[in-house]
Amino acid sequence: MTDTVEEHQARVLAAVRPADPVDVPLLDALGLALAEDVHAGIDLPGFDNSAMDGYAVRRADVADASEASPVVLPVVGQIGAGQADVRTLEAGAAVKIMTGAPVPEGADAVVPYEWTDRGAETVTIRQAPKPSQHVRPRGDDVTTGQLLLEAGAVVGPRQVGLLAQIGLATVRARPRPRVVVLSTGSELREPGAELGHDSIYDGNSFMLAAAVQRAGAVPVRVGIVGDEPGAFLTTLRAHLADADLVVTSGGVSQGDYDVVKEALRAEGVWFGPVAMQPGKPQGFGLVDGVPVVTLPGNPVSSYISFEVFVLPAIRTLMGLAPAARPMVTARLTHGLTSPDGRRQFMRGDVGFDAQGRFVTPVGGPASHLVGALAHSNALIVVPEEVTALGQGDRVQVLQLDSVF
Ligand SMILES: Nc1nc2c(c(=O)[nH]1)N[C@H]1C(S)=C(S)[C@@H](COP(=O)(O)OP(=O)(O)OC[C@H]3O[C@@H](n4cnc5c(N)ncnc54)[C@H](O)[C@@H]3O)O[C@H]1N2
Ligand code: MOO
Repeated sequence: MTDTVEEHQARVLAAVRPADPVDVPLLDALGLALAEDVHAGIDLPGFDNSAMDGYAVRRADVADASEASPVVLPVVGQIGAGQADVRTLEAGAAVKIMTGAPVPEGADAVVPYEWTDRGAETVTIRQAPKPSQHVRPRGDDVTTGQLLLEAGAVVGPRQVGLLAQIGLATVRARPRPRVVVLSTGSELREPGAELGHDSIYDGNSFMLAAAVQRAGAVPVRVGIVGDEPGAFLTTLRAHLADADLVVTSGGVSQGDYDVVKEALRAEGVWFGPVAMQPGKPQGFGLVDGVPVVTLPGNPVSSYISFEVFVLPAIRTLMGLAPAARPMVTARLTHGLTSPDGRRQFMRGDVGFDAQGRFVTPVGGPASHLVGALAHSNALIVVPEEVTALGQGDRVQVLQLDSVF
């Protein structure tokens, strides 16, 4: 029995739910979903303040100032940022004020330096400000109690800025899940180590750990486990306690040494084919209550399976919506063929020209082509029943590096 992509996605997503909220220091919250509404605890600005370096005045005193008949006022002091000793301005006087500093009681306009002689003892004012000109009123931007960000909103740099500005050191957010990444195969070697005639470097666990991190989660790269089911289970169990999700690569097809399948079948993990290419052999189940997604070993299959099944699981754990990357439409620059009955995720390179978004197929459909994978920025999604597409056809694509 072959499952559809949606059936397997649903199997994985049914087993995960958003993690309980925690208090997160502001900068660590970048990319996280807020777990509760944020209301302003203070006004922004917090007090009437000057938008210019200049002189705070009572407007009535300078209403008639002009080049032809300037007004001269005594300067009674200076109000710097964080140094606001002059709290009240009497009639018939001016006080120097810097941008952002509190406008004193009584003053109702600021005259910028450029309209004056910049005097220290007295100031000559050659232009009259309009009422309230260059005064930024308290609460102009944000008022106390105002709903600023809703639960579920993703914290980005601009939101971090706002949260800090209202004085929050931490926010209540869904934490980053810890995702354990394990690659299986007795042929695998660590990058940097010596290669034998029959060994290859372990690209997958690095690729998957990087994808976990890019998704906003915390990767725990365990690395290589050989094709021995006992050793695999021991290693897996050693890491379950502090894992929210486990991702394995390799050992799930029809071989004589398919270690993941052998080890986890007895644990009740589901294994079977999914109607997609690459990524046909898949598996998923709970081991000691922890969701384990078992991806095929071919590197391109592993990457695409991560994108289709693991990324939505991570995003669900993080409370991020939508769970799966939205598809966009693009114009195909070259024809391609696709197997009947399987959804193909063909690698592509998306660009823009005068006619809009286009996509060029990159490399062939085979799932060992890591060189081409690294030169792609998109997946062209060819539906199960479509076996050929021509130049100029509209296709659905997943833009792999887009933020959503
Ligand atoms: N008789 C059949 N054979 C295969 C079938 C099938 O249906 N019948 N399916 C093929 C498909 S499709 C895939 S995909 C692979 C999946 O195999 P496994 O998940 O068991 O993966 P392995 O056999 O361990 O490895 C496959 C391939 O990928 C290389 N690999 C594995 N791990 C890594 C790694 N960490 N870094 C880089 N490369 C890795 C490995 O050396 C193999 O070349 O099965 C097909 N066979
Ligand atoms: O389906 Mo396998 O995952 O193509 O190479």
